[in-house]
This record gives sequence, C-alpha cells and structure tokens, in this order.
Amino acid sequence: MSETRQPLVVGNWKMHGSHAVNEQLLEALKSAGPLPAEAAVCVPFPYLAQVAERLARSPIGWGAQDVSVHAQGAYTGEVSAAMLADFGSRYVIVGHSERRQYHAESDTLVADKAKAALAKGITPIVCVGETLAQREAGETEAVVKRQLSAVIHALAHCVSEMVVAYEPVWAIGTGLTATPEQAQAVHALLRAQLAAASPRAAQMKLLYGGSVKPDNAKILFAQADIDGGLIGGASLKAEDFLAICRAAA
Ligand SMILES: O=C[C@H](O)COP(=O)(O)O
Repeated sequence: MSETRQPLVVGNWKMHGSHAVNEQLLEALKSAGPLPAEAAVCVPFPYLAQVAERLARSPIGWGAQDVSVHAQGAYTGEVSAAMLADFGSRYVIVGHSERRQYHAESDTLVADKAKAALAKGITPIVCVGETLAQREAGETEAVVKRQLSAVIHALAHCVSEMVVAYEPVWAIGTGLTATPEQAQAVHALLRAQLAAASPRAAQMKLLYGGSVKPDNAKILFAQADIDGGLIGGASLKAEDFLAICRAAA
C-alpha cells in the first residue's frame, strides 16, 4: 500500500442478509467507532434503504452489487444508477465474476455499467480476474488486461474515478488466497495499464478480493499496489470485517 493512497475495504454481502440479521451487523459495525480505513458495504438492492438509514451518520459508505446500463424504461428487474443515487449509494460493484459467469456479462457490458454509474456520481468498483484454467494456461495477464481495457476505453478521461478490484476467480469463496506476490504482480500490471491511460493512476485504489480473512489481510494489504480489499464471506461477520479494516490501516 502506498502512503499517498488511503486504504479502502468494501464488504460485498452478495445474496445474504435479512432485515434482522443486517440490523445486528450494522449495529456492530457502527458501535466499533471510527475506523482507521475507509469502509463500505455493498448490499442486495432491497436492503439499500436499510443501510442508507442505519449508516446515515456513520463514516461507513454503502452501495449496490450491480447496476443497469439503462437510464430508465421497460427493463424489468433492472435498477438504474439514478435509483442507486437516490439511496445515497457511494459505490457499485460491476463485473463481479459471479455476474460475468452466471449472467454472461461481457467486458463491454461491464464497461457500460461503470460508465452509467459514474454519470450519476457513483464510484464503480470494477472487478477483473482470471479463472483457474486461465491461470494454469498462462493467460492471467491477457485476461485481466482485456477486461480492464474495455473499461478504460469506455471511461476515457474519467478512468481515474473508478476503483479496480482484482479477484482471481479461483480464490473467491474457496479459502484459496492468491499469495501476496501473485496478487501484487497482477496489481502492478493493472496499475501500469492504468498509467498508460491516466496521469492519475498512481492515486487510484486497486483492491484485492478472494478469501481475504483477518489472518491474511495485513500481508496482502502491505503490497505496494494493493490498497485494500473487496471482502465477501468475512464481511458478514462484524468482528472479521472490522479486523480486516484495521489491517488496512
Ligand atoms: O466480492 C468479493 C469476492 O468475491 C470475495 O469473496 P470471498 O471473500 O468470500 O472469497
């Protein structure tokens, strides 16, 4: 982590939670007091109102896990960036591998979603990452570069306003974490690619995601180009999420 970039830790609740369960989690996060790192939670759409209300006077930000490319209209089931902005969302995750895999989201669609979010003042957290087969075939660099390139092209002069999350697909929810060296190597590649597109690349936040836990967060976040994490499972336990936030400071 660079001394010039402020760390960011984002919890991706995925499709978990209920009013009652969220209430306990949010209360525990709030009662922890000031956090040494910027933190946010990205929650299922139905709970945006709940987090907007419960986190209103807290430094913890919130956001969603997906956004439509469309502004409005006959798009059943879709949620626009303007709607997310209505709830005070600061972030939205786009291009998570689970959406790329289960909803066939293309690089172009992901890029358009990032653009739609930025147009409404919401920071897109753009996920990139290779599958195990791609890593074993030596394709990691080509895959993440291709995924990021589409977003760079779509965002043009706004490139520096996104957050990028490197999430090796084989590390998500598996307990297999990329080694700090593996993660740093990809982050360095991504930052170099961003530097070719934006003079502000050195200020951009690049997060690592994939089985980040309290016991491995510090060493991952200590890498030169890793500025925090996108946390799945561990973000559902207040104690673990808070420990990961503290490891980012
Ligand atoms: O968005 C978060 C990632 O998919 C990581 O999930 P995980 O921490 O459960 O491996």
